[in-house]
Amino acid sequence: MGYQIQGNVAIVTGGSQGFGKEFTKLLLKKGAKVAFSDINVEVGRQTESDLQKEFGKENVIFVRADVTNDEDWTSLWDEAEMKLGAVAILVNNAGIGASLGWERNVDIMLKGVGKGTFLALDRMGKNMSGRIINIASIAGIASGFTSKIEVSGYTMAKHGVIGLTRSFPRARPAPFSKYGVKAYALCPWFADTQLLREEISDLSKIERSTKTRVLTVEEVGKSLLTALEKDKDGACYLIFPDVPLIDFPNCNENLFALSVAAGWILKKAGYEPDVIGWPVVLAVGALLLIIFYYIFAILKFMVW
Ligand SMILES: NC(=O)C1=CN([C@@H]2O[C@H](COP(=O)(O)OP(=O)(O)OC[C@H]3O[C@@H](n4cnc5c(N)ncnc54)[C@H](O)[C@@H]3O)[C@@H](O)[C@H]2O)C=CC1
Ligand SMILES: CCCCC/C=C\C=C\C(=O)C/C=C\C/C=C\CCCC(=O)O
Repeated sequence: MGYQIQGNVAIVTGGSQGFGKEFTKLLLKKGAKVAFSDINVEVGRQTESDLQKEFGKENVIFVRADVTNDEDWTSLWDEAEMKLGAVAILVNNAGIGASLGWERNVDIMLKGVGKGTFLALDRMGKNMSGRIINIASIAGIASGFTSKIEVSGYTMAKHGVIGLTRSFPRARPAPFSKYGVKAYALCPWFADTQLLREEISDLSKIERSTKTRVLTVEEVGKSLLTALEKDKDGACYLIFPDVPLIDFPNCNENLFALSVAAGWILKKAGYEPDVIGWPVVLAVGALLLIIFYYIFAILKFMVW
């Protein structure tokens, strides 16, 4: 059934341009009212004027707010509630390039997301309904692509956002029962926005070196609607060119279980190395698959 967009109020951070502008537009098209925020006031005001012409002044507003600032968060939320109504959707999107230093990356893209999320739990919780969509990145799931430690702040922040998002379904008391709030994350591959162009001016270099095209903002925008349609708490969707959205598994739980099983089997077999490496874990995984296959085949034979 999906989460209802029509008639709801949304906040989109970093909405002056790029993904945030596209998310704002799509939410408006689907009948939501949107308060988008940014620190770039000039571009923000221009986007506000364009969107108000298309969707009406009563449906979309721009608020200057820095996601690293608690007072800005409170006044953004207050203004959205006062002018548009109770907020039910928060898109934590604001971000900067990896080259701007690890502390700024963590302040804006991890602490900023944390500030928004905990304020949302407080405010949306009072209405017992809400959705938080965190814009992470492929760099939130995998790390060390660039082999440059200087840019790892981006990866640190995005990994943290995935950790926060995945904490939702299991948090006790369950956010859904206590607050009526779910969270999911989008993890796009490189996309053609100003953020990326400021990092790497010639995007064809990325396309050549990765043999993969960069995404368009429209492709990333569409995935927000899909995520709201699926409405799966804690889901982290990998967005990669020319494949469907991938609901990326939580490596921790699957690989954790397999690694422990490998250690247990080795111990039972009387072999206890100091550390188990991946070849051993994979070999045990394959062995378990073969065992399950034969158990299943025998059961099938016995039943029929
Ligand atoms: N472009 C790409 O290749 C990818 C981007 N992302 C993520 O998508 C999100 C949006 O980025 P893009 O649209 O690409 O970039 P963008 O540069 O077009 O838009 C980001 C917006 O965030 C705003 N912003 C920066 N610091 C802020 C702050 N402290 N408070 C409020 N607003 C602030 C900027 O002024 C800008 O308008 C970011 O979180 C980014 O990490 C994720 C994967 C790929
Ligand atoms: C070459 C870096 C690959 C990072 C993962 C792929 C795409 C992510 C794109 C973005 O999120 C936005 C653009 C720039 C991020 C740049 C570098 C991230 C550093 C990652 C690392 O080396 O660990």
